[in-house]
Amino acid sequence: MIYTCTIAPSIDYTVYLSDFNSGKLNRTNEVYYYPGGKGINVSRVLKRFGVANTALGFAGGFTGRYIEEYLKNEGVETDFIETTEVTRINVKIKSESETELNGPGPELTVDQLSALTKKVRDMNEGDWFVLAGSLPNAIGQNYFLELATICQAKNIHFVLDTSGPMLKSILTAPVFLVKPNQQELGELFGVDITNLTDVYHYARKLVESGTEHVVVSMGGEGAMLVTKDIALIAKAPQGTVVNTVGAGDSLVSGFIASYAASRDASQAFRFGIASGSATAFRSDLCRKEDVETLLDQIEVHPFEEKDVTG
Ligand SMILES: Nc1ncnc2c1ncn2[C@@H]1O[C@H](COP(=O)(O)OP(=O)(O)O)[C@@H](O)[C@H]1O
Ligand SMILES: O=P(O)(O)OC[C@H]1O[C@](O)(COP(=O)(O)O)[C@@H](O)[C@@H]1O
Repeated sequence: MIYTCTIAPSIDYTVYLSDFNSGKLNRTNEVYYYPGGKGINVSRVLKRFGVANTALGFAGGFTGRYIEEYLKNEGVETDFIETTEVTRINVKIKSESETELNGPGPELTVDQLSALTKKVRDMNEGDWFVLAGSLPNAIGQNYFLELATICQAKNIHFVLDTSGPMLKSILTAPVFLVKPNQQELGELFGVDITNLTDVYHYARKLVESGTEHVVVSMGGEGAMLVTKDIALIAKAPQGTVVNTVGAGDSLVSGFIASYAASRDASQAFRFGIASGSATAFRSDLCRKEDVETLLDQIEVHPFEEKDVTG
């Protein structure tokens, strides 16, 4: 079974307007209320690929209920731990550029955190645990390290898609897949990454420290996959970008869905990129048929440093 976990879900209040003026009254006429948060996006896309999964995490209040109901209507199983706090609403403004306002995650009690630990302890060998989205610093890195350690002991595929200091600390544990974008990879090492040689160099460092698959996403430029045996690169397909929110999460879903079926990292990487781009080309998340249409356009090549250093 695949479990996703979103510590801080959201409703993504997504509005489109032709001209956004900060500090002025702006009226919108195209609005959407998508359930959001990275693990939830991964769950929704997996379901669209026909892959059964359960969304875990914390949700509460009217927004929490909305998210749960929305997911149930789409056929995604949920097993959220209830919070007294109202789940956040993240604002996504789509105009000439994309502006995002993400709220803070919930404050969680020791009992609520223990309830999540129990769910991870109850998972079976071979299951997947996808911890995705922001991880509040207040919870403390030891908690997430404990979850990672349980996964290691039980041979659960541990997938991590987060950013900030928490990413750094959890990466001391063995991780099956980590998907930073180029900027997040730079932040992890306190550097500004501006070229492919550096992307490869820092992804390689993560592999050397124990991560099995590192996928560095680079928005419209595509992505790079580095493992201990291979380094691959692929460009993103061409298309009209509508909404890139959830593109990274879709890449993660595509990788997992394909890898779980084929055990082939190169194939999974290609399917992941197609999934990310298929989401970027729609308002909501991608559908399987969108991904299949884009697959032919994606060429995966071995990455060699000499390709970029001359
Ligand atoms: N502008 C774009 N054009 C085409 N594909 C895109 C675009 N933006 C994102 N993607 C696809 O989605 C994947 C993840 O996007 P990225 O923006 O790097 O992730 P994140 O949302 O985590 O920052 C990319 O590797 C690419 O395949
Ligand atoms: O937990 P965070 O870092 O605040 O991110 C939450 C936001 O990320 C998203 O999951 C989108 O993530 P990506 O664009 O990176 O795929 C939104 O649905 C949500 O509003």
